[in-house]
Amino acid sequence: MTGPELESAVILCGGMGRRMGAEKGLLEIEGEPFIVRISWGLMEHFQEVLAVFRDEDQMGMYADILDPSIRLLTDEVPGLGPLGGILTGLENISTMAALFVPCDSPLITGEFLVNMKVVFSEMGSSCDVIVPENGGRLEPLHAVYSRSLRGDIRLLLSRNKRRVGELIESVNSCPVPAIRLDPSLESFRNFNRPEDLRI
Ligand SMILES: Nc1nc2c(ncn2[C@@H]2O[C@H](COP(=O)(O)OP(=O)(O)OP(=O)(O)O)[C@@H](O)[C@H]2O)c(=O)[nH]1
Ligand SMILES: [Mg+2]
Repeated sequence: MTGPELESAVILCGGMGRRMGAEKGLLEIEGEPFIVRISWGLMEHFQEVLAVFRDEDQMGMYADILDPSIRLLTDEVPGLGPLGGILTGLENISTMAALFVPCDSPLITGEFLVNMKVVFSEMGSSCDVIVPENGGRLEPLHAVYSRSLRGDIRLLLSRNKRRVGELIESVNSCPVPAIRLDPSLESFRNFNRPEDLRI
């Protein structure tokens, strides 16, 4: 790889899981909690891995199952949705950018992670966000965000604008075909409702 290296990854796990009616990161696939499965891949490919929860109570449910190398954080301002989690992640990474992934996509592949790193090395220096695009739909929770966006995010949140899409539309975002990052598209499978678990 020639350009900048992507060395930080953040798992967003502060959602309420209302539609699922369960703590989604703790749901199991092949006997392993979603978040643990996701974290193995991230630890293999990234120097630092963080996980952002909504509050201390929720964080406590995960503390014993995650590898001690993973930094556990709570939202700086809780209840703002994924954009709030992204802000907390960006405040705490030690590098210039991070890959963010949700804790309800347990099928994220190593190929996807490696390809995001390759794309970042190629175009990271000229993009605020690198976001997969699948059939015209963006995947903003499987995306790379630059630390330089903290001010933009604070401004949006202060105006009560919580859509990650609004951030992506207002900054220099670089879409990348999802199929090129993970030809199986399994990395983007998202478990939101009980019926999604029938796989
Ligand atoms: N840190 C943090 N993560 C969040 C927050 N809201 C959602 N997330 C995470 O963002 C990802 C996408 O969330 P969704 O699936 O859209 O929402 P959810 O809140 O988990 O589930 P619903 O309550 O059913 O909408 C999941 O990994 C969530 O854990 C938040 O306020 N803070
Ligand atoms: Mg979801």
